[in-house]
Amino acid sequence: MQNNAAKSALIEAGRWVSQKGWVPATGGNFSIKTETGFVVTASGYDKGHLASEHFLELNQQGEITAGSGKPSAETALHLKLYQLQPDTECVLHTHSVAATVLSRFIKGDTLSIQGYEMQKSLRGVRSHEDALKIAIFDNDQDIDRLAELVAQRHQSEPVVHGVLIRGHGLYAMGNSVAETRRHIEGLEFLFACELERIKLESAL
Ligand SMILES: CSCCC(=O)C(=O)COP(=O)(O)O
Ligand SMILES: [Zn+2]
Repeated sequence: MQNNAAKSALIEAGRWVSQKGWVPATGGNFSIKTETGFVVTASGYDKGHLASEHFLELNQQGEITAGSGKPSAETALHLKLYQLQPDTECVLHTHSVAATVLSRFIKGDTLSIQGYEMQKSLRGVRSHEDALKIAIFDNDQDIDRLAELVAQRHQSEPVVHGVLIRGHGLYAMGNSVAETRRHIEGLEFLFACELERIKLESAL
């Protein structure tokens, strides 16, 4: 995608995720692959009110080629997801309540979801009977180290739709902006269902 089109698509995606309540305060960050690298949101802004000056252009090595301010503090994770899955065109990171709480509640390194028709909103999922597995990583302020853990895990369990960062949020990816948005929406629905199910079952 061309740089200006990428920024417009991310401004629109930001409005949408903000309206959903999935990027409170200055949480979240977004990127889209371009012909020369990728465009990423600048750090520290409200992602529901982005303008074209709130983006930086980076090359395929993650070096800044245009734009002012600081790129997202989590840029290294975006870069890593593009490197791991070359068909990824867009990465959207959100901080929803459901993703934040569920990733803390699950103590292991995987969220396993089964039994929901909405699993089929995710690329390649054909049945509610499939076990959908989303990798969970402990939060880390060292994003390079976190990105390296994601890369290691990808060798045995390829990251397809996204990953959860514990107590932090969701990184969703897709082969277009539309697919990444669909993956966020589908995953958020599933996270909310799982939280409700856990609460109901613990009340019994
Ligand atoms: C209060 S948000 C804390 C940082 C974070 O997790 C995030 O997603 C936003 O960071 P950025 O540098 O991309 O604005
Ligand atoms: Zn974040």
